[in-house]
Amino acid sequence: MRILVATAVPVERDAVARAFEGAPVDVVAVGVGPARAAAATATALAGTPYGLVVSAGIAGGFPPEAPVGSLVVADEITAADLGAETAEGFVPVTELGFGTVTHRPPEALVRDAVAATGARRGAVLTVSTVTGTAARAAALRERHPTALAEAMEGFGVAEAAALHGVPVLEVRAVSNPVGPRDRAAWRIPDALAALTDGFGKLAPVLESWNRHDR
Ligand SMILES: O=C(O)c1cccc(C(=O)CC[C@H]2O[C@@H](n3cnc4c(=O)[nH]cnc43)[C@H](O)[C@@H]2O)c1
Repeated sequence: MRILVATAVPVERDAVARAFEGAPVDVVAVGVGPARAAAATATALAGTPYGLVVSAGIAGGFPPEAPVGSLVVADEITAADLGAETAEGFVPVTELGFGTVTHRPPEALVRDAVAATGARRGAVLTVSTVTGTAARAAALRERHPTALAEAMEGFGVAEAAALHGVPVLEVRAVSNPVGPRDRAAWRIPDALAALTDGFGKLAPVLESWNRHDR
């Protein structure tokens, strides 16, 4: 089974690829944001018969559950800002009668990935705007109590995978806390190291995973 791992940028791609030398895995930088990630992932899936797609990279972590340097495996990939703002608050597109806001990776794969890596397990939110205030972080956690992290590509990758009938997983290493904007608090090298370490442990699980194990 061939596996596609979609990261946003080349440094993430290289951090993941280090864990997969010689394996039937293509690690591709698909760009930043859900739309670009969906388009590039769909293009990759159109050309090759993949059995699994993994969205991977750095992310913001919701403190205290997902501290900087920790690894998160998504049991739910949710578009957190796909909807409408109303006087009563945010309404997801599904409640407006359209589309999808959540994709769920195969349960057995999530369980095995968590067991192999020691990652935290929870929802990973996809946002088009990086959270920069405590109020926004609190609002996201109120709407998504199981959320551990936010990033910008997972839902786009998952939408492309769903269109092609391919299962999806999302794995994120935390580079910064979700909350008030503080660029000095980013720990990108630590997160990239956690990504390489995590994928080193995950590689045998992914390579032996069979989609019928769902
Ligand atoms: O300018 C800022 O304050 C800022 C804070 C955090 C992240 C960014 C990015 O532009 C990174 C985008 C890139 O990295 C992923 N990422 C990493 N941390 C976060 C986050 O807290 N919220 C959302 N995305 C994050 C994301 O998947 C993108 O690929 C800027």
